[in-house]
Amino acid sequence: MVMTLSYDSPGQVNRQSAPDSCQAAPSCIALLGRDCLIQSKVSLASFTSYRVGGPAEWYVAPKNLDEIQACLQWAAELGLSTTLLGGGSNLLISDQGLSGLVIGTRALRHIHFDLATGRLSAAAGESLPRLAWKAARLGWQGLEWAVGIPGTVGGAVVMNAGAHGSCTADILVQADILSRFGRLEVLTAKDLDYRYRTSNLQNSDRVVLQATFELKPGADPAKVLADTAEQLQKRRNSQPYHLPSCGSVFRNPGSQPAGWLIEQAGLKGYQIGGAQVAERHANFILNCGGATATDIFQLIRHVQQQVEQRWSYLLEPEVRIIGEFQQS
Ligand SMILES: Cc1cc2nc3c(=O)[nH]c(=O)nc-3n(C[C@H](O)[C@H](O)[C@H](O)COP(=O)(O)OP(=O)(O)OC[C@H]3O[C@@H](n4cnc5c(N)ncnc54)[C@H](O)[C@@H]3O)c2cc1C
Ligand SMILES: NC(=O)C1=CN([C@@H]2O[C@H](COP(=O)(O)OP(=O)(O)OC[C@H]3O[C@@H](n4cnc5c(N)ncnc54)[C@H](OP(=O)(O)O)[C@@H]3O)[C@@H](O)[C@H]2O)C=CC1
Ligand SMILES: C=C(O[C@H]1[C@H](O)[C@@H](CO)O[C@H](OP(=O)(O)OP(=O)(O)OC[C@H]2O[C@@H](n3ccc(=O)[nH]c3=O)[C@H](O)[C@@H]2O)[C@@H]1NC(C)=O)C(=O)O
Repeated sequence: MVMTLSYDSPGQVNRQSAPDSCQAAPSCIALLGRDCLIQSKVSLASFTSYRVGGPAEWYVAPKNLDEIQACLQWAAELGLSTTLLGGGSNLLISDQGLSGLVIGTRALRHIHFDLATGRLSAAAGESLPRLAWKAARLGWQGLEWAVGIPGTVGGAVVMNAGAHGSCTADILVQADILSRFGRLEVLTAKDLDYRYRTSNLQNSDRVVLQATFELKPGADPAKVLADTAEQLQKRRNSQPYHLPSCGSVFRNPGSQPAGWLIEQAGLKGYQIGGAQVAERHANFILNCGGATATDIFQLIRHVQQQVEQRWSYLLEPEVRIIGEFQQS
């Protein structure tokens, strides 16, 4: 069924039958006056770095604040849950897919370098590595570490993405946030309660719209580009980049790195279905071809059990596991 919804005045929803207004999918919703389609049963596998996951009940990729607000209002009207999807590079989505509305952020784009303040503002959907290369080309220092992290600005703000001793919290000046009920807020790093790979945005309904980072302009671009390339090389030397993954599966405990604990438990190369503990780095689980989300989930649980048995420590997943999974 095809329907056009109008959200021109807050709180008021006009439904109109509009059989000709939407040709793009067998079942979709067009938000009236907006070039924005909410589609049903959209496969999410190609939107995640693991290349697994079932369909979204509803999926939309809004391009601006107005469209996001209309989508949130639509979901709230229907009592649907919402899930934010950035680059999908730290998500394990169930093979059964996700109910409710999945909001992909990749169409939220803009980048602004302010030479006077040394501040860089970027929309949530911008690619973090692309931003790092852009900054390097301009001779701005401070994002070199971000180059191999294949997510979005929004995902980095939520996850406190980091590498090589630096992280998002170190450079974030402010994040522009939209609450589930449509209130706009400007929050600082302090407000987000940042710690290692976490923020209080995780498990919340808030949407990151844009982030502003403080960098250091004025360096020789050739040097910043060389430093950036070196960071990428370092990473490629120790991490497996040749097959789909989510990066590190587990957060490092305070004692020993997760990769060391997993390797010492004898798990390198251990495989369930198409999912394998990487030989190059034991804290990476790879989709070696044809893995399902269930294979990856079961391997995560197996690694946790084996490490706990050997080291009396329950590894905590960094990857966000969403949707329904059967505990074995
Ligand atoms: C090869 C590889 C290497 C990696 N290396 C690193 C690394 O060195 N360091 C590191 O920290 N991480 C690393 N990662 C993990 C991942 O890239 C980061 O966590 C990244 O910041 C996730 O961003 P994303 O846009 O893909 O977020 P997603 O995976 O799409 O989402 C992550 C979480 O953020 C939420 N979210 C996303 N966007 C928004 C938004 N706009 N508003 C509100 N919530 C939102 C999602 O709902 C979800 O809960 C790696 C991953 C891979 C595949
Ligand atoms: N194992 C896995 O599951 C996955 C691994 N990856 C890896 O993660 C890393 C990040 O991937 P991705 O997010 O796709 O981004 P990439 O790093 O591949 O590229 C993002 C953008 O950065 C710019 N760029 C890239 N290389 C250079 C360079 N040498 N000099 C100047 N600019 C450059 C380009 O921007 P512009 O077009 O504006 O010039 C490019 O479009 C990559 O190393 C990729 O291989 C990615 C996805 C999944
Ligand atoms: C990839 C991610 O982030 C990465 C980030 O890229 C790198 C570089 O800064 O440092 C962290 O990895 P890491 O702690 O595993 O770093 P590495 O330098 O590869 O390994 C740490 C130590 O563990 C040992 N190690 C690692 C892998 C392994 O199979 N066996 C092993 O013994 C290494 O020898 C090294 O002494 C982040 N991971 C976490 C969970 O904090 C991510 O979060 O997704």
